[in-house]
Amino acid sequence: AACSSKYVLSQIHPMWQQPIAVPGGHCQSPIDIVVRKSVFDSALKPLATDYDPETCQQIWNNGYSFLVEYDDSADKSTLKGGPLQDQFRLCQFHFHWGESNAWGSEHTVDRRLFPAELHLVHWNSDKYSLFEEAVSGDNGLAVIGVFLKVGKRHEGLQKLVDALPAIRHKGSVVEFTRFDPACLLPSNTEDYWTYHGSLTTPPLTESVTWIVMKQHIEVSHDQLAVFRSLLFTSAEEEVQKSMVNNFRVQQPLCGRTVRSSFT
Ligand SMILES: OSc1ccc(O)cc1O
Ligand SMILES: [Zn+2]
Repeated sequence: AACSSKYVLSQIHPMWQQPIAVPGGHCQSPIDIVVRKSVFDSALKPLATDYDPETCQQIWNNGYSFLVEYDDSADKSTLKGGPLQDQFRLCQFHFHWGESNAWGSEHTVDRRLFPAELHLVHWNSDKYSLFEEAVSGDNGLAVIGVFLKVGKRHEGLQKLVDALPAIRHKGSVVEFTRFDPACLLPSNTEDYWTYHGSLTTPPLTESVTWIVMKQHIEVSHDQLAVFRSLLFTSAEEEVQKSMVNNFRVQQPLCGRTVRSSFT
C-alpha cells in the first residue's frame, strides 16, 4: 500500500471519530493487530528514549483529549532506535479512553480492547524543523502507543490526574512542569509492533510510524474515572458533554504489514 502523506479529506460526521470511509487513505490508524499475522523483524532495536522532564511545559484540554506539551525547540526529549533511522523530538502526549473499562483503546490486539491508550507523539527533527511541517511529511512522526489496564494505582500518573480538574473544559490550559513521561512506559520497551499509519484525529495525515508496546501499564479505576470527568465542551456551552469514547474506529489494513520486534 503506497502511503502518501497528502492531507486526507475525510467525510467526517459531526463526531469526528466516526469517519465513514476516508477516500484516498490506504494507511489509516488505528488498526487491529493480528498477532499471528505480524512478521518478526530481527533488525528492530529496543526503543531509545531520552526524555528531559525540564522540557515539560503545560497541560490542556483541546476538546478531543488532554495534552501534556513539551518544549520541542531543541533536541532535549528525544526518541531513537526501535524501527526508526532518524532522531525524533517529543512534542506531546495524550490519551484515548472509554466511558467504561470495557473499551477505550484505539488499537486492539487480536480484537482485544483495553480501557485506554497513551500516545507519545514525536516528530522527525533530522528531516523537519517544526512539528507542523512533519505532521504532513513523509516519515514525519513517530507515535508510541501504550495500552492501559485497570489495576493498581500508577504513582507517576497521579501528578497528572491531580491537574485534570483545573482543565475540565475545552480550551483550558494550566502550567505543568517537571513530568518525566518515561514513567508511563512499560518496563519492557523491547517488545512492540510497528506499522505505517496516520494520526487518529484530524488532519488524519499518513505520516506516522506507529510503535505499539506489547506490555501494558496499570492505572487504578479511580485514576481513570478522573479522565472521564473531563468535558468535550467549553465553559460557555449550554450543554456539557463528558469527554469519553474519544477513540477513532478501526481502519482497514489495506495490505500493510505489521512487524514485531519479538517472536
Ligand atoms: O491520536 S494519534 C495523534 C498523533 C499525533 C497528533 O499530533 C495527534 C494525534 O491525535
Ligand atoms: Zn492519539
